[in-house]
Amino acid sequence: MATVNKNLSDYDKTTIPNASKFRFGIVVSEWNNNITEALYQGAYNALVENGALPSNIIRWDVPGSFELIYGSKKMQEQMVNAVIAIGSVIQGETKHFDFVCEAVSQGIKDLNVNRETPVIFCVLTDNTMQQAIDRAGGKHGNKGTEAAIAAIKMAELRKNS
Ligand SMILES: Nc1c(NC[C@H](O)[C@H](O)[C@H](O)CO)[nH]c(=O)[nH]c1=O
Ligand SMILES: CC(=O)[C@@H](O)COP(=O)(O)O
Repeated sequence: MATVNKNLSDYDKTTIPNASKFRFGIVVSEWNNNITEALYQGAYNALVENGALPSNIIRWDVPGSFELIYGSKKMQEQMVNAVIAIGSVIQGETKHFDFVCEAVSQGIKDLNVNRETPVIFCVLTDNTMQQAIDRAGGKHGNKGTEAAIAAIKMAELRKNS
């Protein structure tokens, strides 16, 4: 199902575990920071609305989405129950978009495979700035909200597994 058919901010609050017992690490890319700040706010608000304590949310900034890999790896080493990697990659004139997107998706996948702390992929990969705006609090909702809910659910799954 494409995002156009599912608002990213919609979720059933009754199905979300209470997040007060968890600590979260959020790594935020500085590239396209109008987008990544909106994604961060969506994620932060969703975590707090579901019980997370502000003192249990750690934020680190990295230069770009490619650095989300290293930043998330180091965040996994902190005493957190889940990590959210936030980035916005927008197609330019060259193939660089393809290499960044592939590297980040594969790198974050590897962190999930090789380590115990789940890392949530909150990286928008858009053709245009408008597509990014639409998914960072615009008409399609906020990917950060979706990522926060995923982080809570995965922290709960890890606790129970
Ligand atoms: N073009 C975008 C980038 N490019 C920068 C890379 O992510 C990386 O920081 C650089 O190659 C140095 O290692 N990053 C984004 O997050 N979004 C873009 O649209
Ligand atoms: C995703 C990128 O690295 C890209 O936005 C950079 O733009 P360009 O391909 O025009 O150098």
